[in-house]
Amino acid sequence: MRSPRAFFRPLAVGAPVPNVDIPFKPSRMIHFFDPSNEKMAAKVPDIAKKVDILLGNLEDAVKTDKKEAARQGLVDIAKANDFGDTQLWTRVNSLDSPWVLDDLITLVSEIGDKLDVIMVPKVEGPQDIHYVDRLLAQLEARAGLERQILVHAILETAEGVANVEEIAAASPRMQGISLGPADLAASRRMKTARVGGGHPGYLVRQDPTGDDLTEGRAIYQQDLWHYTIARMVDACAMNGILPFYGPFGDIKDVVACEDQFRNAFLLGCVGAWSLHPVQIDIAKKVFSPSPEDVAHAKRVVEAMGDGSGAVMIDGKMEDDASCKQNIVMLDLAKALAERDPELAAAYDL
Ligand SMILES: CC(C)(COP(=O)(O)OP(=O)(O)OC[C@H]1O[C@@H](n2cnc3c(N)ncnc32)[C@H](O)[C@@H]1OP(=O)(O)O)[C@@H](O)C(=O)NCCC(=O)NCCSC(=O)C[C@](C)(O)C(=O)O
Ligand SMILES: [Mg+2]
Repeated sequence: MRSPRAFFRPLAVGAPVPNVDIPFKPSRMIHFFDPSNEKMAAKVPDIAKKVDILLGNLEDAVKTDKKEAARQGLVDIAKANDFGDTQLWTRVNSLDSPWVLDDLITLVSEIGDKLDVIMVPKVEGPQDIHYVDRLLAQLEARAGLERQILVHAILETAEGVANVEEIAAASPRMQGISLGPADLAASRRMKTARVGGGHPGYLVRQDPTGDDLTEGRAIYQQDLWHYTIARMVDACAMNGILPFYGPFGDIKDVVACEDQFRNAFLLGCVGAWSLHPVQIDIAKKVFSPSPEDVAHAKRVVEAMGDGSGAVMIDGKMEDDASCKQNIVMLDLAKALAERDPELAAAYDL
């Protein structure tokens, strides 16, 4: 653990000074694409206009013999395009893989000025963040970058979950954390083979009303990911960084995807991953507050004046604490309205 005095000092001579606060830009969806897949890559310039974050994926879902093509593809795409306000991220290969060192060296040297965030998979503890932190500082200094590239960790091992608070606090470079439900399920020996989402076997059953144990008992499916997401949200919030739900692998089930994303939104996540174009609009809908919630938030904040005391609005008590809840909603709406003219009109902001 570095001394508090040294925490915000660059880790290499000439590297950019770390930010004290993580900028909160609209981050409703992290759209994954494989830069070695020509069909997908061709769609990127158009998709970039619709998403908050575009992520060139180099890790899982990219075939072993395509790792180098994916890395080079991302370099070419970043050099050939200006994505404007849309953030450009990458997910590099895991730290124990034969590709990650070249991923980091190539990407920072070639397109470091265009990359906002590097996502690091299978982070197990603060030591993984420290390794990447120092290496990035050296590469940033060598590339003459003026702005620090941030780091995002994926929570996808039991050890990572056990250390999530230390991971979130490991460096001022930490931007956020995503849930990685597939690797995490394998690491924990959970018995779901799905990529995120619920499972029909994970349920609570209503008590029997008579002797018949089988008939007339409602079942309520439970959320397998509730504990992990809630713990990740707390770890992120206490360190001023941003939590994200990860992937939802059942691309066809757009209804359950929306439900899972909404659970994460309500618990405090700022966005989720979109693996397929069909999931972009789902994330946009879910992670943008409804115009009704924004209108209500405005009424409460206005009625509360300096934010103290208690008032009645539509039969409900509002006070200092509920005013803060509504400010959270309103601040998000304002940030999204700046990016999205349709939302600005819907929110009347
Ligand atoms: C699911 C797949 C195979 C279905 O791909 P498809 O081609 O079968 O689907 P489609 O419906 O036929 O596609 C329609 C069109 O959209 C294109 N397309 C399709 N997807 C995209 C995309 N993302 N971005 C841009 N374009 C896309 C596709 O190329 C096609 O173009 P066409 O009309 O010209 O033929 C495909 O969508 C895909 O490969 N998506 C990305 C998968 C990915 O990145 N997985 C890794 C993240 S999840 C993960 O790693 C787990 C985690 C966190 O680590 C852990 O829990 O442990
Ligand atoms: Mg994974």
